[in-house]
Amino acid sequence: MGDISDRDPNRVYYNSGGFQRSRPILTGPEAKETFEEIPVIDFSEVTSSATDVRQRLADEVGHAARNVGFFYVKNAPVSHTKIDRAFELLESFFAQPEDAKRQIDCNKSNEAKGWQPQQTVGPNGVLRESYSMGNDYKEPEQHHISVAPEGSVPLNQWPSEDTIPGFRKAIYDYYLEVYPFAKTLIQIFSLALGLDQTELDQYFQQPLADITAQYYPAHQAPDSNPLELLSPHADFGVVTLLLQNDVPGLEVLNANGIWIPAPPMPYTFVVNTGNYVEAWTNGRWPATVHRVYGKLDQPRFSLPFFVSPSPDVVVKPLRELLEDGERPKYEERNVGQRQVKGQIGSRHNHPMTKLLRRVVPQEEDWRWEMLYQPHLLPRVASS
Ligand SMILES: O=C(O)CCC(=O)C(=O)O
Ligand SMILES: [Fe+2]
Repeated sequence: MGDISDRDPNRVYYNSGGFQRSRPILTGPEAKETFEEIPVIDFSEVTSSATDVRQRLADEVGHAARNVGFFYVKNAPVSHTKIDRAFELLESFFAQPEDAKRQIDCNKSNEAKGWQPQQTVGPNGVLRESYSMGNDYKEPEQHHISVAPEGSVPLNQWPSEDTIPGFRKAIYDYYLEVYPFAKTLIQIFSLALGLDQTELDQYFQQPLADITAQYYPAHQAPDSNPLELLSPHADFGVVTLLLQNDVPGLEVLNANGIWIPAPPMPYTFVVNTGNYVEAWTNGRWPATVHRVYGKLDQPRFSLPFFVSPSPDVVVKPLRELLEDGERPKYEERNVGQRQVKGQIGSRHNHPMTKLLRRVVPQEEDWRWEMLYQPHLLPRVASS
């Protein structure tokens, strides 16, 4: 696609599934039928035992997933107090001096969990920071899902209780509520696709899941222009459940190349499906492109929860969803390997990137387990 300066102003450019792509901006008679707002779906009855009630909800979700790829979920079964507390503690975490945050720099975690220092994003060199935690079966809070094999190293990193008291508890209280809700949502997806409610569960025995909270500092200059704070991309997982503080910025790309705002609504999730769902459905449920854009006069915090299948799952168009004679348009992808490639490809200076590239030179040989079980890595004589 070349340099940014080569870009055609009549197109929008973005990253989807690790590939750079672009789409024309269509206006007037050229414009296609597409969405102009993000639908809001009420999930009050998601736990109803009545099949027809759940199917109706699933049909609404399916409609949004096919036509938009994004929808709001209101009245989700996730505690408002826990949401508030998670935001409060994240805010305290990011407010610390840089030295304190460096204690849990993501370079110290083989899976880049912890604090990601301010980084350059997009063409404008804007600053953003993040805190990430996710699967780590060495942590007792996750032992109800699985227990890490002997010889595993920790992946998550936490600020000490003395610096941010209650941080780990607040983040886990939230994680352990949003996690089962995400699994329920995946059952709703199953129904929406015309499958049995539990059909997709087999792919989520030990799903890859993480919270990667973002902090976008306010811009200092009052006369500054709106900026691209997170570059246009589609999420590569199965589903993302995002909460935002009260500062807008998220925008979703429609088929005409027009950015549609997805402003914050209190305690309401912005949910979107990712590249794995696009592949499973052979393109029927697109992974919709989005970005964070604007002029921030207040700091913005977002709290996305990302879910992918278990690392040993191979994603390809599901046979049950293909019409007779329909050809699969997506190649097979091993989830764990894709996860490692994503990490290694985006963090050139991370110690794990350097180690893996040195001892396992062929990308096809990279395995998810190598990140937390160092004994699986081949020993290479040091030169
Ligand atoms: O910060 C946001 O609102 C969006 C975050 C996002 O799209 C992502 O992390 O993939
Ligand atoms: Fe995203």
